[in-house]
Amino acid sequence: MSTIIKVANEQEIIKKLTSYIEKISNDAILNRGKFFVGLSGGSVVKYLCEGLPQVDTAWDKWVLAFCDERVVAEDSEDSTFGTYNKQLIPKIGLDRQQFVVLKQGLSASQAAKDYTEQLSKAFQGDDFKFDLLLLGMGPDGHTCSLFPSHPLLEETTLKVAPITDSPKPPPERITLTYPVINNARNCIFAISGAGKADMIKRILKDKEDLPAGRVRPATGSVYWIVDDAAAAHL
Ligand SMILES: O=C(O)[C@H](O)[C@@H](O)[C@H](O)[C@H](O)COP(=O)(O)O
Repeated sequence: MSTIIKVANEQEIIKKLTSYIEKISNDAILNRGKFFVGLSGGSVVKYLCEGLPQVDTAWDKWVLAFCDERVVAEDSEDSTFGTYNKQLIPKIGLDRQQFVVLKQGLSASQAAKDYTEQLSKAFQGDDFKFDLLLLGMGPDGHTCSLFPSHPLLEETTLKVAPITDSPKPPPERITLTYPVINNARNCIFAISGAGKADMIKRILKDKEDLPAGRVRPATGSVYWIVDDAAAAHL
């Protein structure tokens, strides 16, 4: 099921996002004892670093992985985990061990294989059923590191895939693929700004086949939290 939630501006996106995360996380913890969440980079980092400290939850029950991650050193400003490690972890009671982190010193292909093994351990099995994936969308309609017309859009075997030609720098990344994304219980897009308005229209109104639009969890929900600027053409 797909739901569009329009809010006035970025601050309202953060508030709405935070309230959904609190509800979904506490429901997961109540029913299954843990909360498995996938984090994205880009603007989502800013929203979560500002919003998550407001969430009333049992932080020790959280398992945090990445919808995609750049194959760079953790202290690189391009590292998504590195940014959360600096800007979020100190603000809330999370421990580094709760994060499923890209292994350093590997090629993108090796890192994707290792990350798959790490997720198998975290999920204690190969189902990789996330409670929530927190997603952004680029102006070209990409999400995670799944870009328009890229062969990875058709990947159905690998659960975590390498990419070495990302059109959005840096070029080397690992990314969840649609079999995992569309197995999630909930996916939330948080999107703001006029720069995304055309793409939001093409995906949500014109139903064009673009990567973010392929996020359609088989039995889960997808929420599009968009501000007025991004929703201008809906
Ligand atoms: O690591 C990444 O690059 C992100 O995971 C990526 O998928 C991001 O979510 C989109 O590029 C949107 O980024 P913005 O919100 O900054 O436009």
